[in-house]
Amino acid sequence: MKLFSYDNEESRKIVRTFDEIFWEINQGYAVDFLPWLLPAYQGHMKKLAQWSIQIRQFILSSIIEEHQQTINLSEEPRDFTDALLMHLEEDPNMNSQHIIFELEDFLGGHSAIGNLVMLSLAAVARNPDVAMRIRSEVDSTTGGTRGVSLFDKATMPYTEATILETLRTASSPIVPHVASQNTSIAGYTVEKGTVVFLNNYELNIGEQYWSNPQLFQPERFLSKEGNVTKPEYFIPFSTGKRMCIGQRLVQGFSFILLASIIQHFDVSADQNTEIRTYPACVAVPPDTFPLIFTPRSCSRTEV
Ligand code: HEM
Repeated sequence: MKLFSYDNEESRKIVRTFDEIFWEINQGYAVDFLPWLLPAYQGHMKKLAQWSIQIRQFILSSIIEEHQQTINLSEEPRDFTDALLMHLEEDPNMNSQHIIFELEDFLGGHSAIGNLVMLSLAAVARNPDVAMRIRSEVDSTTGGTRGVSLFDKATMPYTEATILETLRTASSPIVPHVASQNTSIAGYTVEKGTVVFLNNYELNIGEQYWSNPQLFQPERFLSKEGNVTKPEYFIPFSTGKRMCIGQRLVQGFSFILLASIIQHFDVSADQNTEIRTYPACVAVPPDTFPLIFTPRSCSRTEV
């Protein structure tokens, strides 16, 4: 994948646009569940469509066209975009739109991950004891001599549990589906065309599922032996055929990011700043609460 410098105005604008979209689509508008309300949401839809056009133009001109000019089809792909372009040559069912959508999903994924990490840092700033436990795991795993890797997950269950607890408290998006045929669920008739969805909000905060659901307690995802454990009704990435394709990416990246930040910084907020997060929303606004990152004040042995 091509790397863009932080100074590249165009790529910064696209990152911002993704954040705008992620915030917007996580607002849970009535039209998401009642499609016949669409005429009342023309402005909203137009805004989303314009953002998508900007993103697709950027992907086409700054990534795909550049790859097309330099790709060597007889060699190994250099990156994901090359692999997609090669697949396009081989598969008559694919067209260039598919490549744009694929890259759009994966680039857009950064926004989901960034938002989730921001929410986990908000939780850490509010709960310094959580930060201390993560740091203690990082230090004992790395010996203070190297960065964190995905292989460290096995010995850092509390850090992984913190990500899961962030997902639970933020609550994941409720994505509506439409029944494609007449069927029944648990004895209830569901006619073709009915809008159906999993109520992830209830599954994540219902008192019948969790003790003290309003509290941020990563240890609820740890077994007595200290291993990560998830109840079967915890499905932040949904379930079935259409479950999130990004879930492994999300869990891997957010683990590395959170652990690495805590390894190197104390995370806090200014006393006069409200760390504002929104119930049942895995997104933060594009301009959100500031956090303070102070390089670690004490050495590993002092923690
Ligand atoms: C905070 C992080 C994320 C959460 C909580 C999340 C959650 C979800 C949920 C609940 C669904 C709906 C599944 C359904 O229709 O039943 C979904 C779908 C999807 N997600 Fe994610 N997601 C996240 C990040 C990502 C990332 C990083 C990517 C891409 C790299 C991604 C790509 C997708 C795609 C493509 C679908 C549609 C799958 C389909 O319809 O077949 N997601 N996600």
